[in-house]
Amino acid sequence: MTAERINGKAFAASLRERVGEHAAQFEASAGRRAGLAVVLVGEDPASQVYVRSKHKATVAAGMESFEHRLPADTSEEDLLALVAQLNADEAVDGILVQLPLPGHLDEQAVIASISPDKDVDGFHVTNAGRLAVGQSGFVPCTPLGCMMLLTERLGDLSGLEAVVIGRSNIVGKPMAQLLLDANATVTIAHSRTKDLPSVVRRADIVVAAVGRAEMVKADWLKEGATVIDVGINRLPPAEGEEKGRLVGDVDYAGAEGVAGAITPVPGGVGPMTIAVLLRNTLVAAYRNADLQVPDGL
Ligand SMILES: Nc1nc(=O)c2c([nH]1)NC[C@@H]1CN(c3ccc(C(=O)N[C@@H](CCC(=O)O)C(=O)O)cc3)C=[N+]21
Repeated sequence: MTAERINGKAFAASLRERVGEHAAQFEASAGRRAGLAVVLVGEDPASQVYVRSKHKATVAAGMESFEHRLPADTSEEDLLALVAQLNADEAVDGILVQLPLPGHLDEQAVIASISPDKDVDGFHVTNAGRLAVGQSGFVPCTPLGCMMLLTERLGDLSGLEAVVIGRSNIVGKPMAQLLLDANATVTIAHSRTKDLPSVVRRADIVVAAVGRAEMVKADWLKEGATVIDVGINRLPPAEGEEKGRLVGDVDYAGAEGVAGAITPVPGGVGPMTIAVLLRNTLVAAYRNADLQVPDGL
């Protein structure tokens, strides 16, 4: 059996298009465009690439993009002052501070300073708490994007066995909560889990978010499982390559022979993250303007 390839890139493109249509309606009703502010501290090349693609996608969806690039030695005081200014700016609906921050800056303190109503990453404790107790807030983009791919493929997830590998605050934990809300039976596995292969083998749904290249092997999977690969790892360059290949946390070539469906890397979950960021920003804009968030957004 060859697994169906879940085309996250195409799904993300259609989500961005839908967001774009709603963004135009928002502009017509509110008399202004929805706005996203992205703050990048330092010159990390990977972060620069991400910030660039967020900017392009934001503009393409008919929203305002405010980019703030600060030097690597920016003080926490200056960064907090910028966030305070963005919190107060009515043209800014969403604020994203690109992570990781340089080591001298306290990420938790910076996230805590973002207004929860502009926290389109869903990283603020207030939004984590809202998700935990089932109140509406902002859900982190990557797990929400994974849920969209899962429900599109599987429909109702009730009673399915889901195993999330990884317990981070930005992917593993919120992913588990979303699956639980969708009535799946959820296991969170991690580096101390005993006999991880046999835990994964019972899963109808596997979400791999550990950050270890090709760790999940074909013989860990139940026949027909749906596999969502959140990992983005760059392998060391092979002979004749300038840069190493990008691979996920799942051994795709092997898993393809066992899984029912699987997301590729690149072209799977990654593009969904940015599309959901735009979606969350537009939801923030509707709420901040006291307008009804449209159905289906
Ligand atoms: N405050 C904050 N929010 C984030 O959401 C956030 C962040 N910080 N820091 C870094 C991570 C990473 N991230 C990705 C977004 C898109 C792709 C993506 O589109 N990847 C493509 C291309 C990959 C490539 O070619 O490099 C793909 O998988 O097909 C990947 C990773 C958002 N992050």
